[in-house]
Amino acid sequence: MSFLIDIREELDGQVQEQLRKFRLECAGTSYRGWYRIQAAIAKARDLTIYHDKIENFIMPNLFDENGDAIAWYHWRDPQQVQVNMIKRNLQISSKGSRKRGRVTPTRLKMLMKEILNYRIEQYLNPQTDMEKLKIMCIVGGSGCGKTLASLHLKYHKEANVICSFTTRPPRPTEVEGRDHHFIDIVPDKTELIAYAHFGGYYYYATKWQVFGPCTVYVIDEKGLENLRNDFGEVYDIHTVLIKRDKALRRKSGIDETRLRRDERRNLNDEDYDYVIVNNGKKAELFKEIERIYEEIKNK
Ligand SMILES: Nc1ncnc2c1ncn2[C@@H]1O[C@H](COP(=O)(O)OP(=O)(O)OP(=O)(O)O)[C@@H](O)[C@H]1O
Repeated sequence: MSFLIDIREELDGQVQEQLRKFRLECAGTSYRGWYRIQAAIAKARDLTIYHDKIENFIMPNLFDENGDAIAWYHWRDPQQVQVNMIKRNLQISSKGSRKRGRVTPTRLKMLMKEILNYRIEQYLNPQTDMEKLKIMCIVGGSGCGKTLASLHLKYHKEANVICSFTTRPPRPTEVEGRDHHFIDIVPDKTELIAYAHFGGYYYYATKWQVFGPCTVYVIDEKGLENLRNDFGEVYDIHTVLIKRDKALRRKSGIDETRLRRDERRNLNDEDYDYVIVNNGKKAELFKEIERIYEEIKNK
């Protein structure tokens, strides 16, 4: 659940101007500048999702066509978060002689403006070099357990798992948001981290899908190579290869064509940071992937 407030009129003209200039400069230079903004936004977004600090509920996350910031904030449980937010507002705004009182919509809006200005200031003058965002890429043959492992991290470790977009219509067993996001548009390539065209359909993942302490991405080896070439400097990329015996894969219903196709793939242990041999129980796979995820996250 997300909620948009249009605060363009509320924002200080000077701040808007500064922000616009900064964005233009970033767009004009390299990924570094762009990356800095993305990292800040991603960090804020992550905090937004996992914490309930008022400063984290609002940020210059969306921009209109003139480059003006539009505030955005996101919450899980709107009611509870609203309660927390108001409580927090009271704490923040009741400094010194200020009277504690009811938080009116105007007061709330003023507070948000204050916070937003503060956050913009932080983006414009970053104190330290931001850390690179981490991406854990999971690679492996058909039916090796990549989806299983990534969904485990999503549901048991609250990992940010990239669900790619595709213009292909869903197959009967596929679920929106689990297998892919089914969509009929392709954004500008500058918005994407990965991009593929198979059988007349597009598959892609966007830059804004990378956020949080460690993003998990199931990708094929060609996609990984492209990602490394294009974004090796921008993201901190870690790789995991999952392997599973052919007989076991055949048993779980992977068809012969896919198994044969896999034989021609170039999947070598030494090209990957971690290798998981998934020939045992699912629980073993989960334990191993969790361990690797934690290790990368805490690096
Ligand atoms: N250790 C395991 N024990 C039992 N079943 C497993 C194990 N690992 C994977 N499977 C099963 O194998 C099948 C394929 O797994 P999964 O869909 O995760 O593979 P994948 O690598 O994502 O495949 P694809 O390349 O088709 O996307 C699933 O039915 C899954 O439940």
